[in-house]
Amino acid sequence: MPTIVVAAGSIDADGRVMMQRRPAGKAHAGLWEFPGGKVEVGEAPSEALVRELREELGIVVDVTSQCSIDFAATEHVILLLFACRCWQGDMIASAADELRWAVPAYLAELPMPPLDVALVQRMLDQRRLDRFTL
Ligand SMILES: Nc1nc2c([nH]c(=O)n2[C@H]2C[C@H](O)[C@@H](COP(=O)(O)OP(=O)(O)OP(=O)(O)O)O2)c(=O)[nH]1
Repeated sequence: MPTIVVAAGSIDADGRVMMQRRPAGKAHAGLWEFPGGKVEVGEAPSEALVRELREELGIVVDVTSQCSIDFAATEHVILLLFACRCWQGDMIASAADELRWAVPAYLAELPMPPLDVALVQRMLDQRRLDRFTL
């Protein structure tokens, strides 16, 4: 059964998206991803995202402020991407090597895991970035 992973495209007032770099020792080390992680047994995906963003970035988000925008999957992982525009607190990396605000048009230039490449490519192809920048 595939692992369900939730991830957030957090968007700031300038329409930039928060990306984090996976640390050494983890799968996809050195690649840039949307902050998030695995959904635990008994959790709703949105609840898992609230927990992961608190653990990984130290921010507090409201379940109702998240909007599911896309997904990508392999036989091992189903990655659910949410847009997140409202949070409380300053983002501090605790699971990542580095955090970076990325302008959407340049997201595709960051080295990413294959599922993220697919998500970002589709956002660009289908002009889904409107959802990020609106
Ligand atoms: N968070 C996140 N994970 C992603 C993305 N793209 C992608 O392929 N993944 C994969 C990498 C991992 O195989 C899996 C998430 O695992 P993880 O190690 O970050 O999960 P976790 O935070 O729950 O950490 P752990 O308890 O397993 O250490 O999903 C993405 O954009 N964000």
